[in-house]
Amino acid sequence: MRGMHPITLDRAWPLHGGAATRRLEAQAIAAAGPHVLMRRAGLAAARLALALAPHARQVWIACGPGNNGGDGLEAAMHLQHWGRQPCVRWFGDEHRLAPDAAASLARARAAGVPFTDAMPELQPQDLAIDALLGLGSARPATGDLAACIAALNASAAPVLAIDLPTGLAADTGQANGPAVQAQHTLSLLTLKPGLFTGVGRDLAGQVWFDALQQCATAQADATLAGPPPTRTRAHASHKGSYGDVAVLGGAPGMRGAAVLAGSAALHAGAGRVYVAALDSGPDLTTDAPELMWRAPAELALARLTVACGCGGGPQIAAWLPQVLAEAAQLVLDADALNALAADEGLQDRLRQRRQPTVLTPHPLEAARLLGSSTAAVQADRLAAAQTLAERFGAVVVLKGSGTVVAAPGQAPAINPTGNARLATAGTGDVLAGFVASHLAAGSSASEAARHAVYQHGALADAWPAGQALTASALARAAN
Ligand SMILES: NC(=O)C1=CN([C@@H]2O[C@H](COP(=O)(O)OP(=O)(O)OC[C@H]3O[C@@H](n4cnc5c(N)ncnc54)[C@H](O)[C@@H]3O)[C@@H](O)[C@H]2O)[C@@H](O)CC1
Ligand SMILES: [K+]
Repeated sequence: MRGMHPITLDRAWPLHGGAATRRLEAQAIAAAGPHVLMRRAGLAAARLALALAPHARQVWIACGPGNNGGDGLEAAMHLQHWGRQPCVRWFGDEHRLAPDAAASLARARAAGVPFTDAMPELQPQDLAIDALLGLGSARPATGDLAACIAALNASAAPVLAIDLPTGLAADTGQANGPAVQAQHTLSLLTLKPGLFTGVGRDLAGQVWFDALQQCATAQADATLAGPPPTRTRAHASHKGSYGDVAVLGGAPGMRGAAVLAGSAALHAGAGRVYVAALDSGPDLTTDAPELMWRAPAELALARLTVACGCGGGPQIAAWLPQVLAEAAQLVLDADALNALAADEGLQDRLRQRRQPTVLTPHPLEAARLLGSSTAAVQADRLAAAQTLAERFGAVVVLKGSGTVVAAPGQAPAINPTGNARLATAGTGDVLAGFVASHLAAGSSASEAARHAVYQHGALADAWPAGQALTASALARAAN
């Protein structure tokens, strides 16, 4: 793909981490010659700066000691040529500069770009450019560099980050120290996974991509998932064509969770939905009379797609051996995952299962399954999800900002949809219902997980601003 593009949600995008990007960079430099990529990078950044802030009186460019700073110096030179007022804060050491960055410093000086240590007074129509650190960010920023990051974050003008917001790790989407909060990020040569998961989405803002006239030949480390294909229903179909889902959960006091999963499966298109509550009380009156209530023992597990664990409480553990052995297709959520984490025998049974299975942990549930901590899971979400998928031979949906879907032997996918409005009780039950519905309709476990997660987030993204997003309304919004 040539030129610069905003990252849109209408297609999938390959993602490459730091090591793969460095390899591609070395190949590209060998083919194109020294400094060519940096010139392209700086030109792309300057063009985007003009497009984002056409009425800017000043453009403040904070340039670091490496090649990311070189990109910023190139951009400054172009903006100066085009009659703008760039102003550079530069952190480099002239005696220790890489050749490309040294060449760009010479070009910026020759163009008459002003350098100053003071930050100009920026107005909202102006622009600040973060060219402090990119792929080479190696440790938490301190001292003047940290102060510069704080100044960028406090700027009245929007911030455009070059390649990565300074401080954001390209591979993991984590920041282990001060980090730039950008409104726009121009990712160069490759798109990095860290822009789309962990704190990446919050720090990067709108992501743009310029491949610098290279085509990424390396296998992608991950994918930014695209939308599910639209399914059309054949006229000659009946409720049996879309599969039967059973929700097993709803321990005493938690029936609502099972109803939410059931309602979500129903509205997402399942042909028939059974709810088997672990609470022996009367059936819960719901606004979904289509849900069919059954006792757990009545379920014909071997021909059902089972969503297991939604509000299951400790009672769900007793059902897991049978469910793991028999369910035709299985989604394990919430209390089912906690029961699994606490019992190695159940984990063995999960490993032995041959039927399609999807686990939908949030970071704490994933940590329990891995025997680690939430912080360790969040420190590398892609690796945590992939480890779980390989360990249990199942598809894993690691929830959170930039939900990761991992499957054994495949590169993981990061979901691009969704927002903080999903952080409300019951939305996880709804997601389990969506996954079950896609499985029941015939999707593979990995497709079902990707599509359900995309759909779940897209519904939240399209939610009317003044209207409360509740889990039951989210379930009903699927179609
Ligand atoms: N080499 C090339 O031809 C190209 C490089 N590109 C740019 O180059 C970037 C990578 O360049 P580099 O490898 O030089 O890496 P960076 O420019 O991200 O930074 C590396 C430098 O920063 C220092 N550093 C790291 N963390 C620090 C901290 N916390 N405090 C103070 N100093 C710190 C390192 O010691 C090193 O000197 C990419 O992100 C991209 O922006 C692009 O222009 C594409 C072409
Ligand atoms: K940067």
